Amino acid sequence: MVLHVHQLEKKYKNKSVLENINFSIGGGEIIGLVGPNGAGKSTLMRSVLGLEEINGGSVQINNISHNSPEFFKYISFLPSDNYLYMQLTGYDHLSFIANVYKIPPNDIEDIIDLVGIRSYVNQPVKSYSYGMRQHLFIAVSILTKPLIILMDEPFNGLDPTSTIELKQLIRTLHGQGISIVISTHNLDILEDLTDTIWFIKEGKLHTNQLESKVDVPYEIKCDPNHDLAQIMQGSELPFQVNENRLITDAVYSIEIYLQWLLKQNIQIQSVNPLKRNLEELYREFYDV
Ligand SMILES: Nc1ncnc2c1ncn2[C@@H]1O[C@H](COP(=O)(O)OP(=O)(O)OP(=O)(O)O)[C@@H](O)[C@H]1O
Repeated sequence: MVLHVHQLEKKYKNKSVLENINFSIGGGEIIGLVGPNGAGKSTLMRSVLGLEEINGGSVQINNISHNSPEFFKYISFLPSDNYLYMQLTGYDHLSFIANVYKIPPNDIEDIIDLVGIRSYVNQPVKSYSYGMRQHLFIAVSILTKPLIILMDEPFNGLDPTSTIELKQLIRTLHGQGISIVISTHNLDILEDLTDTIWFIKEGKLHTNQLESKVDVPYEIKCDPNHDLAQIMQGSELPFQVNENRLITDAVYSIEIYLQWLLKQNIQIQSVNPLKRNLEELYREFYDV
């Protein structure tokens, strides 16, 4: 366990925004934070970071409270508006942070390569595209080697190239054992990055694990010149048939069905998992 949030409450004046929020984040997780406008995603991130005063509960990383300056050695924040100095270079930003935290220059070089900003790190930030700025900000935020990064709408305003690069960078950071919480309205991107989704609704956090491809039924489209139902009856496997499509039962592995069909010399045209995607889950949860 790395980050532990216990019974967190947040109000603005008398309006309750977050109620009884409890969660733990371990090492190397990617979590998608989802909710409609105004649901409380930014408030949750800011409250965890101590940027907002909370009205109850506790936030700790390895027993260090978010009221302690040491907390910020372990957690970084990528806000939705990143603040960079236009006249300074990317390297200036990194060396400034390195000086504050007494980080050796070699670490700066490692981060430049990890984040992939070598080709422009010595240019002033004013010449950077939005995606380049986003990469620099991530480099700055991981210089202290945090265990967790909270990213508030990191894909906003990115073109497809920068989006692909940022997704790749998030995977790289994840591969380094860093846990990442991503708040975004882009469900396709989240679905690509993780199966762990947190929904916020009426101030409460609901955790969801997207169905993996392993334990879902499959649809197997077969050559239409056979009586599929009759062929499957001999298998003793549970099934449904819709014209030339066979729907498997998630309890049994897809391989068993495929083996049976192949043994009966049935030509298979396609195999698709019937999993609910994140959009369907969202629509169901928020009644859209
Ligand atoms: N400083 C503030 N003072 C008063 N109310 C606030 C403040 N900041 C946020 N709120 C309210 O708290 C609620 C949650 O806002 P928040 O910005 O956390 O939502 P969000 O899920 O991040 O929304 P979005 O997707 O639009 O960014 C909203 O009702 C908002 O109006």
